[in-house]
Parts: sequence; structure tokens; C-alpha cells
Amino acid sequence: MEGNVLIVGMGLIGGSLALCIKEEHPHATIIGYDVNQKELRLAKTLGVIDEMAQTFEQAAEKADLIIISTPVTQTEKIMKVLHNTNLKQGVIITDTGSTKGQIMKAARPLSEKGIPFIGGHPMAGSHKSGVSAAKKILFENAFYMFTPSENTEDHEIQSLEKWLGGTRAKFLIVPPKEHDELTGMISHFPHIIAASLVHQAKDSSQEHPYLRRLAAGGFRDITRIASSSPVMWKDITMQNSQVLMDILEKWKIEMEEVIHMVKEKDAEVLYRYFYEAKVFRDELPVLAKGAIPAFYDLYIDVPDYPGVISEVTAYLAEEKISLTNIRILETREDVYGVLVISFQTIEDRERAVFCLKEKTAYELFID
Ligand SMILES: NC(=O)c1ccc[n+]([C@@H]2O[C@H](COP(=O)([O-])OP(=O)(O)OC[C@H]3O[C@@H](n4cnc5c(N)ncnc54)[C@H](O)[C@@H]3O)[C@@H](O)[C@H]2O)c1
Ligand SMILES: O=C(O)C(=O)C[C@]1(C(=O)O)C=C[C@@H](O)C=C1
Repeated sequence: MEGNVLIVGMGLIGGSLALCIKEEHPHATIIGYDVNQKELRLAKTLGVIDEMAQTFEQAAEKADLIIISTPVTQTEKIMKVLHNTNLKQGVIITDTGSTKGQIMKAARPLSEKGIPFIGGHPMAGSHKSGVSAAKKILFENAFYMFTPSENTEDHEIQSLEKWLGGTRAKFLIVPPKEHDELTGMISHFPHIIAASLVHQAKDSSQEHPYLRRLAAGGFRDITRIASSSPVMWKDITMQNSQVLMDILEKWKIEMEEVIHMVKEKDAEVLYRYFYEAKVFRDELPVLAKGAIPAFYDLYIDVPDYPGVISEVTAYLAEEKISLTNIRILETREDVYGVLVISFQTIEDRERAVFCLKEKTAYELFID
């Protein structure tokens, strides 16, 4: 496709979308806008965008597609400005916000004016912020939810899907209320829990000075997301507070039961509690119908020397085994941790195991 794409908010998500759109539509012009001039200049220097917007209004007036990728409170404000801007006939506006109910309410005046607003939310991200963390494979195989306005036409959704085809994501239409309940449970609520675990550990560290150094494996896994942008999460929590209140009330009841269980020390009850959680958790990737796409992880206990990651990935590349994600679990202090490589299919993972067993002596684990 050709035309001008304006991306408002040149951070992790805006930057990653810019890269995806440019790759799929090389003749499109990607214009970036950000209140943070440093971030905007960085986006231009890194080649993530073609142009920096001179003013927001000027860039919006010539855009064929506008993607708002700012924290959700700002998104609402930007939508109000767009309502009073002289936009091009046929422009499509979308956003990437993690909440949808309030944003779709804010979209009504635009829709009433005949300007198509299609809410969007790619269900992939990271705890990192800013354009320097942007990457074009961020959304590959992830679900990308759309919440169209009441009068959105099919061809407008199709056009947006075409623009975003380079994400290689799986598009899914969801009503805003369901979106917020779903993401409230599997994304926003876990975020609050992660932050609260860190707070509790911080308090405990006053008494146990070794805590910071010992907090490894499980604690790091479950609290990684607490390192995300506090601005973004403050906004998400405010916009989805009703759903979150309901979930937190249920969490209180759940914790009362846990306290009782721990106090009673009933082995059978404790076993069943952990076992049932394990069964449900282990089944998640197999079901793969929720908002989290299926990934098949392979854990590789790598030694601590430079180039070990490229060595492993080179073996896989030689066998043409594609991977969807690669990361290090920093479970040990000062040395490399376990290398985790995710594959899209069980078959790819099996081939990887076969290949790495043949070419290395590293220990391999599958969870
Ligand atoms: N980070 C994730 O994992 C993730 C995943 C999916 C969706 N989202 C959503 O996408 C949006 C962007 O998240 P991100 O991770 O890219 O954040 P980010 O912090 O990396 O980038 C946001 C950018 O928006 C800019 N900005 C803030 N207010 C602005 C305004 N009024 N006008 C123009 N620019 C403004 C900031 O300067 C920043 O550069 C958020 O709504 C978030 O909820 C985030
Ligand atoms: O992987 C992470 O770091 C994320 O937190 C990503 C995550 C999520 O909760 O899954 C966070 C918020 C977004 O709205 C979508 C994705």
C-alpha cells in the first residue's frame, strides 16, 4: 500500500509497528510524532521513521492511516484533538492501547463525524520502553485484537489488516467489554500482582540484606513485568479499574483460602491445589485459543563464554529451524543463565533438540 502513515508515540509499540509497516509497504511514508523530541530524533536516526512531523496537525491532515501509540490517557486526549482537525477523506484511525472500553467511548464523536476509528491492541510487548527497544518481529504470531466502532465498515477493517500485515500477527475482533475483562485477568491483574510481590520483597529486604542477591529464578520470572513503564501501567489501571476491582476482590477470597490451607498443613489439599494449577497452566499453550499464543520452549544450560548464543542459533539456522523468541533467564549471579528458545511448533522444538544434542554437549530441558 502507498500513502502517509502517522504514528503518534514513537516508543516500543509505535516504533515496532513503523518497522513492520515499512517492510510490508516500502512505498509508504512513515511519519513519526512524539512529545519527546529526543525519542523522535532517535526514531529518525535509527531509520524507524521516514520523517519527523513538524506539527501534529500538519502531519495528521495529510495522513491516510493514523496510529496512536501513546499511554492510554494521552490517547484519549489525542483523539479529541483529531476530532477538531481537518483530516483527509478515507483516513483510518487506530490505537494500540491496552484498554479498550474508555477509548471506544472516546471514539464516538469521531465515528459520528464519519471518521473511522478501529481500536487496536497487539497482545505482545515487553517490559522495555522506547524506540530503541522496537523490533519488527515483536508481534509475529501474537494475537492482535480489534474493537471496531459501531459504524465501522468491513472494507475499513480489511484495509487496516492490510496495513498491519507486516506484523505477521493474528487479527481478532473482540467487543471492548470482553477485551477489558480478558486483558484485565491475563495481563493487567498479573501486573499488579508482580508489582505487589516486588513491594513485599522490598519490605522484607530491610530485614534480610541478602534478599536482593538471592532473588533469582522463580522470583525474577514472575516479576519481570514489574520492570515495565509505570506511566503506561498507571494509565491502564485507571482505565480498567472496575474490572480490576472485581478481580482483586476474588483474589482476596483466593488468598483467604490459601492462608487457611497453609495453616492447616493438609498434605492432600496442598498437593491438589498445586497440581490443579499445574495442569491448567501446562495446558495453556496446547489450547492456544486465548490471548496468549502458543510457544514451545526449550531450555539450554549454556556455559558463560562470549558468542555462545550465536553458536546455538547458528546450528539451528543451518538446519533451517525457525525460532520465535530467544532469551536468557538470569538465574545465576554474574554468569550467563539458562538460554530459552521458543518455537512455534512441537516439531520445530523436537528438531532443535535433535540438532543440539548432536552438535553440543549442553544440557537441554523441556518444561
Ligand atoms: N509495552 C507493551 O508491552 C505494550 C503492548 C501492547 C500495547 N501497549 C500499549 O501501547 C501504547 C504504547 O506503549 P509503549 O510500550 O510503546 O510505550 P513507550 O513508553 O515505549 O512509548 C510511548 C511514547 O508515547 C509518547 N507520548 C506520550 N504522550 C504523548 C503525546 N501526548 N503525544 C505524543 N507522544 C506521546 C512518549 O514520549 C513515548 O515515546 C500504550 O497505550 C500501551 O498500553 C503496550
Ligand atoms: O511481555 C510483556 O512484558 C508484557 O507485559 C506484554 C503485555 C502482556 O501483559 O502480555 C503487556 C501489556 C500489553 O497490553 C500487551 C502485552
